[in-house]
Amino acid sequence: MITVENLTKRYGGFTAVDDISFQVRPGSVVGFLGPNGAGKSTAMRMMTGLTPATSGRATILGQTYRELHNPGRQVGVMLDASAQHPGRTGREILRVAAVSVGVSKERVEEVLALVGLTGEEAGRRVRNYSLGMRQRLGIAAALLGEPQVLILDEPANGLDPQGIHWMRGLLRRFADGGGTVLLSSHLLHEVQIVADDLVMIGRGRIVAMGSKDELLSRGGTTVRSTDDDRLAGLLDKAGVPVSRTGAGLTVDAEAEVVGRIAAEDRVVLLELRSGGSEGLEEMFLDLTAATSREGDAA
Ligand SMILES: Nc1ncnc2c1ncn2[C@@H]1O[C@H](COP(=O)(O)OP(=O)(O)OP(=O)(O)O)[C@@H](O)[C@H]1O
Repeated sequence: MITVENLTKRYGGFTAVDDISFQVRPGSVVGFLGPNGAGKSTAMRMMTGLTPATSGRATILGQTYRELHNPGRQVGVMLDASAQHPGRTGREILRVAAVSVGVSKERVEEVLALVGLTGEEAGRRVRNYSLGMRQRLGIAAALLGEPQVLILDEPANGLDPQGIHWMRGLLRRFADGGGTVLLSSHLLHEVQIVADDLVMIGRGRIVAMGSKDELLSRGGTTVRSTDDDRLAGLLDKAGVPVSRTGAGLTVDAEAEVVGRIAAEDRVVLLELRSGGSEGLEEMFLDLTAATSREGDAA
């Protein structure tokens, strides 16, 4: 698992990462979300020993990255997919990495198949790779040593919708097999489907974190019925805060409470759902507005 404790990075008088703490449990995917410049990459660089922390620390499987015996076999890292040697072929890059990690050439072919790079593509020089192909190669390199932990910075960057779908499946299977995944993104939608937990960061600080379901339920319950006026009256009478939205009602109570109240008075529901992505999206924008660049201008 990954444990981050009071991790802080200052560049001169500027604090890029400000006292962040969170954990990623085995078997789970954590989405590390924040607008551009929030400090995600800096935090991940500290976790993987590439940048020294000003204070605090991060451990992976109980040790700091630098203390790990064979990091390549324990943690798969992809921080900058465009950093691969442009003059080498994808296969060459993986073969060199295989030697340093201590895995066979056969494993190289296995991970190439796993990330969907064909034999022909693996033989092309990386300078001729599309961004999506570079991402796939980066993920292949991260998976090479069959690690238990994955730390991926913006892995969906440059992937087409099918590629994003594929990556979600890959990360889900990895976590379901007991693996630990931390992935960053500046796009809520990209991580919302696959993540179990979310850590939201703005200007170096954690602004919200928790299980996705818990964060989603903060958005209340959305309900639509054949008679919203009557339902609103019933909810109001029951002391449940309710407000009208464009397409139905937003209720500050769990979906089950709303469903029961409707059922008691035989109101026919057309839709009943917790928060919904709009709720989380709004919360993400709200939480980061004060800490984003656009927030500066406001
Ligand atoms: N070496 C450095 N020296 C000075 N400032 C830095 C350095 N590295 C990062 N920063 C600053 O720290 C802040 C956080 O940057 P970081 O790259 O971690 O953000 P991010 O959340 O990954 O953003 P993005 O989504 O745009 O990649 C930025 O303001 C950045 O300019």
